[in-house]
Amino acid sequence: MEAKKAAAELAIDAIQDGMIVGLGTGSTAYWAIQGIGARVQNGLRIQAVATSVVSENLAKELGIPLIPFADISEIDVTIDGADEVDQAWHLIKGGGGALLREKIVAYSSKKLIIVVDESKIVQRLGAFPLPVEVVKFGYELTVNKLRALGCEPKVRVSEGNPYVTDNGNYIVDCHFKSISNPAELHQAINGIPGVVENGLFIGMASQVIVGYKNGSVVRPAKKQESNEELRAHLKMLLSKIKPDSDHHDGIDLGITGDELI
Ligand SMILES: O=C(CO)[C@H](O)[C@H](O)COP(=O)(O)O
Repeated sequence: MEAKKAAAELAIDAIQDGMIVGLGTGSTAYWAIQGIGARVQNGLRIQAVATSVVSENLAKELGIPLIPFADISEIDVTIDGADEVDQAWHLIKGGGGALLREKIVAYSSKKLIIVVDESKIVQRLGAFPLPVEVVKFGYELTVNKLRALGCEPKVRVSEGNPYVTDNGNYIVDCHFKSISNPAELHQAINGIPGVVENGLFIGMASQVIVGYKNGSVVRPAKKQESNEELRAHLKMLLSKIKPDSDHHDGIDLGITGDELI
């Protein structure tokens, strides 16, 4: 607990008056929300969006003002936990089942600060089973397609029944053991019909804060990706650029996707 709290307390220093703040989910994000609540009681003026019903309820209890998504276009800073963080700051998230809302909020955040204890730092992602949110319809077929990607998939269970997310979907925990290419796997999983989103957060973290049992904290440096990793990452990003008739090249990189890949 000390480690998670210490990381969360350092992270909330990034929050300033006037900001829109994203509230993460989980036991580490809990400490960040508590800290934000204390600062709000002392006069900090912010508005927040939450990544789960649990975090939203906690924010309400603490008097943190919430703002509807319809009233914002961006979030200044989001503070959230993670289940694994690799040296390039790619993440596995979703241990608490909130990965879809967390990714939606993270994707629109100017800054995503990840707060973890030291147990979450890994050389390679995958020892923690990768959570994948799937729709209920035909989920047995979706599970088969996930298995074909080389994992042992298990539908998450809560009190004897499939666990249901805040969005009304199931979670499949995919035991890959070791993920050699997170960006490629991210693309492959999200290409399966029935998958809503997966818990790989590739290149989304702006800062990682690691807490230790004795209350000390470190901000590890981000490791440069290898060329192969970088290519896979670019390929994943390019797949998100949808060319349209008015802006034929989507984003003008000055080069084509094929040249990069
Ligand atoms: O992704 C998450 C919830 O969906 C959490 O951030 C992740 O599971 C880490 O949780 P904790 O801080 O309790 O270890």
